[in-house]
Amino acid sequence: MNLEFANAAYGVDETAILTDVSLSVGAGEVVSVIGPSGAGKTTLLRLAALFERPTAGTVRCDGTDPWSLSRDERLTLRRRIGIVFQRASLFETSVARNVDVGQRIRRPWSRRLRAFGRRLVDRWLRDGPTVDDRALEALELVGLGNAWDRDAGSLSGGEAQRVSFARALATEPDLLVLDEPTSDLDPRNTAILERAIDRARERGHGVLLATHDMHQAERISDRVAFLLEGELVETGPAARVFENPRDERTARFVRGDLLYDENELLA
Ligand SMILES: Nc1ncnc2c1ncn2[C@@H]1O[C@H](COP(=O)(O)OP(=O)(O)OP(=O)(O)O)[C@@H](O)[C@H]1O
Repeated sequence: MNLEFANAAYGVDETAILTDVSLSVGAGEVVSVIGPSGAGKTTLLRLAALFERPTAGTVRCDGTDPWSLSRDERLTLRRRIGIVFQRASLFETSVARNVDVGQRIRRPWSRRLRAFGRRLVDRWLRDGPTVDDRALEALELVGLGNAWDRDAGSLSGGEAQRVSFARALATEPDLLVLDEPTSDLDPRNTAILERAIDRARERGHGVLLATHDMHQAERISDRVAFLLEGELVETGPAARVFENPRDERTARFVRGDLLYDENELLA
């Protein structure tokens, strides 16, 4: 899927949260969004995941504006996007069922069948088959192939996050939207997830990632976008943005210099 922000903006009431964002993510491409806390990274990702509609400009999927489609057509498009948040939320069942449930929930239930579908999913979470090939493959990719029959409640935070990633991957999404997926993880779990992101890229999934970890952005991204106060200051190949930023604000941010007046921080 080619995701394209074209002069997209987002505001709530009179407050502008994102202004004039133009950015694309193609198949097999990892794009990282960096920027200080409150810059608008999560909001940008919510627009990409079609949770929010831009208040100006467009966010197009393969040239189509999802917000010009019917709700059901938009939901079908959303099923092609896998999402992982900072903290895993897993069902109280086996690891394998937790991964497989992503595919089941994504089946396009008709409106009338949706409530029935939910009951089926609940029953399946309790009594369904214990492992599925695609779920197992996704678990292997995050180094948890042997943990498929473990109870999800017994996992460490890092393992649970890897299961969340496997769940998103098992739906074979065209685009993965990852909001600080490793911010709570230790270096080993972070390295495993980064390798899994790299494999996802090799398989042709597009990845849009928000991260506070500059080293991670440099390591895994094809392109980096620096967001500051809702404005996309600079976008470019990762090596170029980190080694030779064009904008002074990007230079200060990637160097780790404070972007704010110290007096403001102390006020
Ligand atoms: N629904 C909303 N209503 C009002 N303000 C909002 C809303 N959503 C986000 N904001 C504000 O927009 C700004 C950007 O928020 P966002 O969560 O996108 O930033 P972020 O870059 O992801 O931050 P962090 O790195 O701390 O997670 C913040 O000042 C936030 O308070």
